[in-house]
Amino acid sequence: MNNQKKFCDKLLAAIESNQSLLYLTLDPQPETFPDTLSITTDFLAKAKLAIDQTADLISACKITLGFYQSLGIPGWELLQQILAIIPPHIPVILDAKHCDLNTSTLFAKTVFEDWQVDAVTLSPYAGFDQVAPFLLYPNKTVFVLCATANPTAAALQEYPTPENPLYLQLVRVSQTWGTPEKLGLQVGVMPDMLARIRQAAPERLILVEGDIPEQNDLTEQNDLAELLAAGLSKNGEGLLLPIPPSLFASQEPRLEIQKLRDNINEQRLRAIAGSPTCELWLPDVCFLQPEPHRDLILQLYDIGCVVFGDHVQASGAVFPYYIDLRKIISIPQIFHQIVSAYAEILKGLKFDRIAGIPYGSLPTATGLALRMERPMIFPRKEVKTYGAGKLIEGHFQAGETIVVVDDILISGKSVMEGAAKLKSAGLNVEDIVVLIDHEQGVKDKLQVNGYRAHSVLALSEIAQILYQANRIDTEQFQLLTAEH
Ligand SMILES: O=P(O)(O)OC[C@H]1O[C@H](OP(=O)(O)OP(=O)(O)O)[C@H](O)[C@@H]1O
Ligand SMILES: O=C(O)c1cc(=O)[nH]c(=O)[nH]1
Repeated sequence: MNNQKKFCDKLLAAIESNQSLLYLTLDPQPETFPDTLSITTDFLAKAKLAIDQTADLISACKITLGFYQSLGIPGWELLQQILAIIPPHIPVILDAKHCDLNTSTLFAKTVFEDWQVDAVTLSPYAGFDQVAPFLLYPNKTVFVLCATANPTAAALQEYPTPENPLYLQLVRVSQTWGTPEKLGLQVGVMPDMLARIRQAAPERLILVEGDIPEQNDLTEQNDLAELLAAGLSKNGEGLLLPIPPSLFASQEPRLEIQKLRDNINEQRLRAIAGSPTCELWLPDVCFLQPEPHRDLILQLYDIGCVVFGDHVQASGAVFPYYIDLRKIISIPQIFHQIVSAYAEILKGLKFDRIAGIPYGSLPTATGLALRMERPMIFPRKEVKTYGAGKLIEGHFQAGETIVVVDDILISGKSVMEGAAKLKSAGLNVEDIVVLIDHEQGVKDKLQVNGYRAHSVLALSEIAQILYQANRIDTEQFQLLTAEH
């Protein structure tokens, strides 16, 4: 088995090549074995057949550890044999629902290093400390158990009220534990809960556990279309669904599984067709929280705005990281939060117009101008040698006060050059507002030059939150916080 490849890459490749969100469960369940057969010797042949029948129809295999454990030593041997026959391009999820702090490090080593499975399910009750040892493996993924379909679980899952249930709190907390690539959610076959979990975690992969409906039948209590509508992400992905065991008992299992796969794919296409490509999502950010920017920082990291490795900065200096804020404009919900955060600062300032520093801040300045109903202008980066040949675009009158908006302050050179251009046209510039202050004295430098600088986030705050949320390791934390 190739353990070098990331779970998510392997999974995406299998979804793509087999066009399937289905996974195959390989569990030696005693009740499915007639007394005439020995489970430990005959299950292997059954599993081989199931793999042969489905290898080009599935995107993953799932193995439930408990079934193997209960068989004792022959069960452990069987597990090794099963792991060995799964084709290397199919990712393996070990359904262990592990939940013990003391053994997490050892268990993570066993399953990821010795058994080389690609992902594992965990029960979250012991908190982040229990999950962290699994997240240390860069190519592996964990699925956190959020909600099961077991009726008696409702007393816990829906505590304290069905409107604000524990399982949604669990989703919100586990979102801070790891990136969407590293941490998915495990949910039982329950369309209502699945829909609420999908709404709370539009970015997470959901491993569905239990017997899924085999077809669409609105008269049935369990309708496949309803389940898919509840759980698929906006781009028709984000779900892994088990092949119902009953299909293997049918006359033509392969044909039935193929039909199910194709039916799911039709629903996926419908989900994509029905989703706006640029949906406006109103953020759930409470500015009274002790760490109001935590969600925003984690989302910025998760979309790849913080990258490590030597990078030349706009100033020419070389830092061992780069904050790439150009990505935010393509993700409306994050862009919306960012514009809101700037607006909170701009509300307290006196100005006639908003100026964005090209190019990175032009979309933000545009968003702010529309949100705050204030006119926008911008100083050009380079003056055109044709057309009107203006240094400043947009309408303005000398004597007006301009608030300058930029995305990041590193050396302060870009905002000062922009402000100087505005001033050369008779405008006043007193306030400069940025999303990220790189710190290390740049605000003081601006003050000496006559500007008040305001920022939504500071680099040290970003480093701290990413480190606490286990998004970055100690070395990366030190790189972000060292003097440059
Ligand atoms: O404080 P500084 O050292 O000047 O660095 C920060 C500036 O660098 C980036 O712009 P960049 O020159 O990369 O241009 P772009 O916005 O056109 O991408 C960024 O948008 C800031 O304007
Ligand atoms: O534009 C940016 O986002 C940016 C510019 C720069 O010089 N350094 C950085 O980390 N980000």
